[in-house]
Amino acid sequence: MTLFVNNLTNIDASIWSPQRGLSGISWHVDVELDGELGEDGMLFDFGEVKPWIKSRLDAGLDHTLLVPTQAAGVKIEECSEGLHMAAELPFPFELRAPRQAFTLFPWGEVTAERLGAHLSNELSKRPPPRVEAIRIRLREELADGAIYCYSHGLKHHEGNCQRIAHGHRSHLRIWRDGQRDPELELHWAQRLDNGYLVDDADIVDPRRNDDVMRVRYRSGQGQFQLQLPKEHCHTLPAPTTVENIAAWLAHQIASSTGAHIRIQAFEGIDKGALAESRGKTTAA
Ligand SMILES: Nc1nc2c(c(=O)[nH]1)N=C([C@H](O)[C@H](O)COP(=O)(O)OP(=O)(O)OP(=O)(O)O)CN2
Repeated sequence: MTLFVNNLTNIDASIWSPQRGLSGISWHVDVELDGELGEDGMLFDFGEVKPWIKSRLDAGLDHTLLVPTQAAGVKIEECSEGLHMAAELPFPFELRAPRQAFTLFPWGEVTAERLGAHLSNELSKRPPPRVEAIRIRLREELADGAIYCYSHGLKHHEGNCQRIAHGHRSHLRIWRDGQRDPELELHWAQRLDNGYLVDDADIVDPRRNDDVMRVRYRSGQGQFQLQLPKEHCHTLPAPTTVENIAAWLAHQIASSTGAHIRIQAFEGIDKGALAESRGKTTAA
């Protein structure tokens, strides 16, 4: 017998890609379980499947940086913070963070298909009673308009969002003077795509006049430090929560268009924040 649960949970993380650099991802998790029915006529109670799978994903790769250690230019070594990752392609990148902020794979590339097969294998090693095999499928949310992938870290978060390089794949909706504006949505989604969002309070030596963004903070899980070219970063005047991202976008877009802007910013799948800003009115 096979039991299935579609959209059992989501995974939010970032991937290091030699083509795109640091890229946020959000995946739906679909699950199939094979096995024998018990006397109760069930393979595995739906009410228990969800916490069983979710707790394993949450304790593993969720909110980590997924690193293909065989990719060109990637180096990993131990350091006082935990692990030091350095990469050269497509741009120089360095991350020092506690070990639990990384998931390392001895691969050249991390893809949803490969990761789904890997998770299926891992979870099938110690299955619950009567379950013989577990298959995991990871899939992106269908795009309904503009989408962008970003990475960030929230040093004040008590959970795993404090990790400096995790991310999301998110819709962006913009209303300009009351009307949805798909062109503006696409423009801003492209501008932010594969970017790193920084709280200006976390920038090391902000007056240093070079092309490198250095970000550092200490939070509950330890010391985090990251550096990458400034051209891949967007600086906010506050922690990069989705509430502040929505407010920052509303302010930026209202200032540049002079229009009344309403933003619906998502953080991954199906949740986010709304914010509005009025463009400056010029005196007659
Ligand atoms: N009000 C807010 N709460 C949280 C924010 C935020 O911006 N505003 N951000 C985060 C983290 O960035 C985190 O990445 C969100 O991920 P999520 O998967 O939703 O968090 P959980 O793991 O707690 O939820 P699941 O149900 O396990 O998916 C956190 N909170």
